[in-house]
Amino acid sequence: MTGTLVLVRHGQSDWNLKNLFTGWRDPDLTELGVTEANAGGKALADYGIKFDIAFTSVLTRAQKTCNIILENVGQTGLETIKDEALNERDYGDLSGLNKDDARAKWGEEQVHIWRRSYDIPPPGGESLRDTGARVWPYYMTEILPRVLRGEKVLVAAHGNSLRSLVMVLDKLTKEQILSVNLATGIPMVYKLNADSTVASKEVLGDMSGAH
Ligand SMILES: O=C(O)[C@H](O)COP(=O)(O)O
Repeated sequence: MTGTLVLVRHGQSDWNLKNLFTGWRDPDLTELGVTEANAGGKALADYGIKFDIAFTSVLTRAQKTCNIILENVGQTGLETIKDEALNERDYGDLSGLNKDDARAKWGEEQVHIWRRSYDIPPPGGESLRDTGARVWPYYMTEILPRVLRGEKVLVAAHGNSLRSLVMVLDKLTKEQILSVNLATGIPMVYKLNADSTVASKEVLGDMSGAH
């Protein structure tokens, strides 16, 4: 039996609340975001997990979510590795724009393609494939070996950096990933087989409201 991999998207950020494309910009969590991170942490405490290590991005919203989760599981100060490989997809020229204004300007369908497609990047930014091209090597070299030797690993990151992982872990096609949205603050608990495929996946919360 190998270890456990827990993936969690940060709680609501100030720019999520304002409906702005965020990417590598660095807004803080909102009050609701803090509440969501606490709820995710409580769900993990109830699940009974104790982590060996945590990973997060270099962005405030993910780091704060990570810290809040660790507080809830009674592991404040656990070794935490921060790396920009886990950052949100770079939204390029869309960063800072309002998502509804973008729909009005470029049309609903184009904006959906930029937000959810696998290989069509937003102008000046990263597609999901581009994001995966930095997330996956980092996962393979830094995270997966720990899980395979039995460690319990927390990864607190972002909607699209985690979608690029979920796509491969869940064996989703380019078409299937289009409709996958990750809710803020909801932990996904993966147990892996020794060949690094997924033995089980448990979602500790309700993903259905994600958009
Ligand atoms: O960067 C952002 O704007 C969000 O964190 C994720 O955006 P998305 O829901 O458009 O992928």
